[in-house]
Amino acid sequence: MLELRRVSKSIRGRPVLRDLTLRLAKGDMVCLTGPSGIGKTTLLEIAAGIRAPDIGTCVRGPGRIGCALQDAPLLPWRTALENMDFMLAAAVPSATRSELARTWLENLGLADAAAYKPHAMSGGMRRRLAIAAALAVGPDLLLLDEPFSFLDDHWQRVVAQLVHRLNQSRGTTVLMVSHQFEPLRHLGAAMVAMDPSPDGVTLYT
Ligand SMILES: Nc1ncnc2c1ncn2[C@@H]1O[C@H](COP(=O)(O)OP(=O)(O)OP(=O)(O)O)[C@@H](O)[C@H]1O
Repeated sequence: MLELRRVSKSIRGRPVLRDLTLRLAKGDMVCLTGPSGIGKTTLLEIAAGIRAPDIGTCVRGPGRIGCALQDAPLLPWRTALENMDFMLAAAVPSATRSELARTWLENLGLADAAAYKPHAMSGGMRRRLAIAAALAVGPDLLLLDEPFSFLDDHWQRVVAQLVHRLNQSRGTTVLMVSHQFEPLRHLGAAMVAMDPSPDGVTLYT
């Protein structure tokens, strides 16, 4: 479903990932951990197609991708509902989009904030909005960067349960980065640690 094969990536001349291989089969759920700056987000961005590897390949299986990376690009002049509508536009037909957007705003506790613009929302609300959009597309591949940051215990649990449900019902493949391990207990995700090594980054499963 997702394969990064012998990927190397430098950013501004500085090597970040070197000769890294990672394979996820359909339905796999993997959480990347590792020290700050080791390249977890870079790897996720390559998986999402936002960054291209310098060397190596990234192959994604067929189907839809749901993506909530750090600093979700919300449009400041649009409301939460309009942002959802915009983020779903590529994946969901217009006839059902608005209803789906409202359902997922509700699932993430944002029904009352549908008319808020991003500047009127807290960090946790903006995070939940980005996660709502990523889950609402019914993704075959779900990429989440720190999905639990800015969320209190309750919302961490809700997000973990919603991701778990998608994984079980649809066989969604999940690759995420998280420094918070407690909510992962509800998910049963495999942990993959990224560690620096003389040859670049080593993956430990
Ligand atoms: N746009 C950029 N310009 C310059 N350097 C960058 C840029 N993006 C990432 N880097 C560098 O690439 C390296 C890997 O960054 P990345 O965000 O992938 O690490 P990370 O493991 O996700 O860190 P954290 O856990 O702190 O989020 C870091 O040294 C970072 O400084």
